[in-house]
Amino acid sequence: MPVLSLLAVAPLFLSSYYTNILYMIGIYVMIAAGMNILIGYCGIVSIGHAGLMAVGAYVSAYFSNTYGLSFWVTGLIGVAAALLTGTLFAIPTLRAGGVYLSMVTIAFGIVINEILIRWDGFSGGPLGISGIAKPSALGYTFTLTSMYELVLVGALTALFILRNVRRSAWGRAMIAVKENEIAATSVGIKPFRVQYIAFALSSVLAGLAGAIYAHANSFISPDTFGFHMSVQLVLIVILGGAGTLLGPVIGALIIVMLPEVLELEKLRLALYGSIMFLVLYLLPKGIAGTGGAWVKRWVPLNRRLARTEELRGPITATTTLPETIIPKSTRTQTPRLSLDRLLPALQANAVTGKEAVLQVRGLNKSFGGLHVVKDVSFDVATGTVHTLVGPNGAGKTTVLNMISGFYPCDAGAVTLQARPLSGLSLQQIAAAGISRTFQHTRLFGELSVLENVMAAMADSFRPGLLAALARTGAARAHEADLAVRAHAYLDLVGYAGDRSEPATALPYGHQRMVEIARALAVQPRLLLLDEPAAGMTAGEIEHLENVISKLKSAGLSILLIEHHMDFVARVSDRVTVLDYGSIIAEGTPEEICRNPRVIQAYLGEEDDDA
Ligand SMILES: Nc1ncnc2c1ncn2[C@@H]1O[C@H](COP(=O)(O)OP(=O)(O)OP(=O)(O)O)[C@@H](O)[C@H]1O
Repeated sequence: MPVLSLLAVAPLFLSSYYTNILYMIGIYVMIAAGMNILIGYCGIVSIGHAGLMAVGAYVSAYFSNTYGLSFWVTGLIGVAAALLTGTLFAIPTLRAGGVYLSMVTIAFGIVINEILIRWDGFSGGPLGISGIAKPSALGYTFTLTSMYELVLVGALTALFILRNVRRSAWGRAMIAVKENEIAATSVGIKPFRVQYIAFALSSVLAGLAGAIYAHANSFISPDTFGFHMSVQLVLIVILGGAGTLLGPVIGALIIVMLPEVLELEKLRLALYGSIMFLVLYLLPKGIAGTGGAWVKRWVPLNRRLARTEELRGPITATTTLPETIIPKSTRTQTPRLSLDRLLPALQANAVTGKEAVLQVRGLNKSFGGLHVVKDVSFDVATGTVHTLVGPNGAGKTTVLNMISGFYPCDAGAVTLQARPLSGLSLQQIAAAGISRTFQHTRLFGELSVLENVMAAMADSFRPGLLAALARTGAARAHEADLAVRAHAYLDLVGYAGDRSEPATALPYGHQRMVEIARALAVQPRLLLLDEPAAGMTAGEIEHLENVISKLKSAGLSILLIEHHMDFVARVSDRVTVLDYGSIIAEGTPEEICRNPRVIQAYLGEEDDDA
């Protein structure tokens, strides 16, 4: 607060030269905050955002000069134009993906700049537009000082949005997609949708900054919005710390001040290049990112406060969550939740009766000339644990991938509770009631354990984007509810570790349990577990066995892939054995363990002792 008050009254004791520098820093903070959503949260590096700033500036200036409209109207038109252009920009950029993505953004910036140079009637050509009116309200016309105050409000609003996005389902989904798009899709997140939102927010903020800049400066030209400015903006985000709240402020401060202090105006680009090189080499997380990690490491209090209480085994139906494990920001007045709130959801999803929850008929799959799944058919009975076993390469994971929609079937059909799944997208299959874990865990490393589970909840986005951006009371209450439920899912799997820890730092066994909690948060009718015991210690396997039994008794149906045969024998109701892509046996675990074909498939010879 004292810093803010000082910033607000800065023009009173600073010369107009320094006020102007502060104003430029504010403009850059506004755009960089939006770009931080794109670069830091989504991992999409755009080197064309100066083009979006130009759209906001030129459209506002054009309507102001041509039609004499007030800044408050033309600014809005400029922002709308930037949003529209950002949308047109986002579609090819997101489709391109990978290394081509940044190339598309560079091309976009260059195209906009060329249009501005050549479209004289609109942009004034290379000479630009001058005489742009300053904003006025109630007979008062803004001066440089009051424009600075306007920019200060704009920059703070942009930072507020940056912070709120990170604290919302949108921010979690953006990071989830960046960290592991396949896993994000498996919990129902739509990558294009969340990445587009990041593009849209960054476009709006770039357009707004452009409009304010045009009216404060009274003059704009294509030179201002060239390639160097896009590079400058990326540098601000990376130098400050991508994905951090203070990053845009620190980055803008350094990038605007440095050429002034060093009086290196002509060598500006060389200076930026050198800074980029040094930052990427020495501080890959940027200044705020590295500082934040340092503080976390050396200030144990922070960790202690966030540390989860040790839970003594899985929660029972009457257990309530200790208040201290719910983060302060997400505490509600009644932060207690018993399992009654969770298990009925699972039970309601589980069908009762004798019919199969899942029917698999005649599945076939080939990769190139290799026919890896051949006419596979089986049923998973409701409320049972059904296990697929077979030697390495038998086709088990491929079957799971076809059921969950990751691979299209060459032939055959999958039906969930009489609903055919063919043709459904991954998100539709998740919504229909299938969730899964992966053979090699795919957690969202940058998110905390708790956030990993929160990211999977279908109603995450319920209060809407605007409510999340403004962090309204409803949005905060919803976040608190998501956190309480996420804790309960973690309790359900008996997760005893630190839930504020980033998932990337977890030991292997913990990762597997968090992945199961995340899959449960989708509220599946059928849970697919791909080798959940792989890499676990004997104690962890025993714990997993208890969790599976508990889920089964809650009414959940489970399709499991597993190699540990004693574990399979203990948890399974029915076992299907695959070998070279075909089913060679099906029955109870006892029948399977005695089956000579199975023994031969596993050991290569008939061996009764086995
Ligand atoms: N995307 C893919 N492209 C090409 N071949 C694939 C692909 N996925 C699987 N395969 C091949 O299909 C065969 C079956 O693989 P799959 O992973 O389904 O076996 P699995 O029974 O799950 O084996 P494991 O127990 O070792 O995980 C293997 O030969 C594998 O190399």
